[in-house]
Amino acid sequence: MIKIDSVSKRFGDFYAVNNVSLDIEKGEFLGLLGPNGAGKTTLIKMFIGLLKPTTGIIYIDNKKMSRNNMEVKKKIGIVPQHTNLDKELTVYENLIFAAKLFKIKDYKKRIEDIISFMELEGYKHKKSMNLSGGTQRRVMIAKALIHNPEIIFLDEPTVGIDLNGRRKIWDILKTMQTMGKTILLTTHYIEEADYLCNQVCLINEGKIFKKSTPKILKEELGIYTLEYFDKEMKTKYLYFKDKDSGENYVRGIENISYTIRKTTLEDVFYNFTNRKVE
Ligand SMILES: Nc1ncnc2c1ncn2[C@@H]1O[C@H](COP(=O)(O)OP(=O)(O)OP(=O)(O)O)[C@@H](O)[C@H]1O
Repeated sequence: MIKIDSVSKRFGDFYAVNNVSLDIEKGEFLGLLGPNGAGKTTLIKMFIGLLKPTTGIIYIDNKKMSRNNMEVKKKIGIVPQHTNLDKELTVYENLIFAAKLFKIKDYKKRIEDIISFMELEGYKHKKSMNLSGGTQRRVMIAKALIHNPEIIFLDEPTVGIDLNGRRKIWDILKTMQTMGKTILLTTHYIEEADYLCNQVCLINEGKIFKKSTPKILKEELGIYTLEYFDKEMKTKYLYFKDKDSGENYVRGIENISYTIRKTTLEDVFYNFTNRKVE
């Protein structure tokens, strides 16, 4: 459904995205997981035609993506990192504006449906500037879905939102996945990628160095992590396929201070990059 072929983006001498190739299947829920500055937003902006790749091509449904390709743009919904709501307008007015942009005929019904789907009934006539961060983000998602797109891009959809608001958004995204949507989100929250995504791309310094399911990524490393202090009191990590193997390893070592716990995507990321995501 989405194919990116040897895509790079250079700002001056600096490659924010460096020779990335990727295939995303229909119905996939893909998480781009990486720390601040990894190149996630730059990649998303190229996906949605906001930035032109320095080299390489992006195809959506076999059509080349570009800023003016309206045929492709109708198929995608975008939830940017920063608010795209008119803060002086109510939720309903924001959605009317979005519906008119896409020339939706029966727009009143569509807005009612989307308000109900996003559980925004209580906020319909409130100005968006008076809503919490989590509710504003739900309105942004409603806006992105107004034309019923097949593909949804979300850039850090839960950043700065409390746990309750985050869970509500997660539920909505899970439901969208069961409706067959193709979803791509960027995140630097390990838990978010692990919980939501059926595929995860690990991205660092503009490069994607791994794409797989969260389960396989952890299994490949070893599903148990032994975390211990070495003689210089530096934290060290070793990975094992089961807990007993970890316990056996530490048995012969005197005075070792350690824990054995389940491996996380953070461990996978750290193992490849020597860098933490969060
Ligand atoms: N317009 C620009 N001009 C110069 N450098 C840029 C520009 N946009 C992004 N960069 C740089 O490219 C790198 C990748 O930025 P990007 O915003 O894609 O990272 P990110 O993974 O989305 O991180 P964050 O979560 O902090 O947004 C960063 O070092 C950033 O400073």
